[in-house]
Amino acid sequence: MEATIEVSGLRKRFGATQALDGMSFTVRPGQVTGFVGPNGAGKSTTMRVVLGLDAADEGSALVGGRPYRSLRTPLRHVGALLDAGALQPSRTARDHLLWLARSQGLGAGRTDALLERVGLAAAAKRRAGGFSLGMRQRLGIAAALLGDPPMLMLDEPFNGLDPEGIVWIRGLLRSLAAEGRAVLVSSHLMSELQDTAGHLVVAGRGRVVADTSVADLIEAASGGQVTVRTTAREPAMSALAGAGATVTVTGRDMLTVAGMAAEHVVRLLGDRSVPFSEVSAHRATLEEAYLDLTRDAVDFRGAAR
Ligand SMILES: Nc1ncnc2c1ncn2[C@@H]1O[C@H](COP(=O)(O)OP(=O)(O)OP(=O)(O)O)[C@@H](O)[C@H]1O
Repeated sequence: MEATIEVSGLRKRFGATQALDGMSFTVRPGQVTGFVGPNGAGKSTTMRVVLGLDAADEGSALVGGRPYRSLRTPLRHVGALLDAGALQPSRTARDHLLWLARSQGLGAGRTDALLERVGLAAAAKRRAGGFSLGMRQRLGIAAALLGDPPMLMLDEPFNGLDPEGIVWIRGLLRSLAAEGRAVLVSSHLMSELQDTAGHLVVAGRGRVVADTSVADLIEAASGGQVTVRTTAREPAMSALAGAGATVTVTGRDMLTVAGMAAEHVVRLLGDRSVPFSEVSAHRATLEEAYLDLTRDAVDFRGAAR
């Protein structure tokens, strides 16, 4: 069974709200796929449909080529974290995992190693009811890993984590993908996925707005612009414009150049003996690239002031 999660043409309406409007994408093994989009874009609903918790009006959702509900031991195939609050508060962290393992016919052998992996070994005997949100997220991730599944779906796993926790989960997600798993992670904060996701599915209004590698997205949003810092503004402008570039003055000693690669700018200025102290290609951040894409797909935007 290939470890892919495939969502195809999902439509789902809640009363007057079209929550999913043709959502289609594939999550492939061996990389972290970020599932991003503004509030209400349909990310959680998609995950719930994949797990058979909500029924779609149309379309299909397959895990490893099969509907989730047809799996006899689902936790061995797909690990999911949807709602970290879904815990029996009087159970200890360890008992929670043991109970889950037993109810799913899984061995108890991995429990302690998993508590260790998610940084909860010292809290194993504490009741989950007293856990902070960040600790609940960690326990939820341990539960998702209980069946050593080749596919993982985590809804907003960064919620409630402190900066150290965010760095930790990024590393965990990368290592789970490096082990060959398909990892789908939703977030509405793009910065959380920087240096983590290799691929992005961007949702807006119930459908996919972009399905792209992170490298391609950043490349496209960077717009091929080059910044030049020079005390010889006029000679630089005439050399660059003469060679076909579009040049804009952006500061006392700064130019922005479009239509010419940074290497070419360096060579040209060098050949003409025009002094410069900096030539750098503008690289968009993931956040900038994302905002570019979703500008038209935001349902809930703060009122302009
Ligand atoms: N059970 C439900 N009943 C009614 N409306 C719902 C229900 N679940 C989701 N919706 C609506 O469907 C739309 C999609 O919601 P969903 O939670 O899937 O979005 P999301 O992308 O996960 O958003 P967020 O980033 O805020 O979690 C929203 O308009 C939401 O209000």
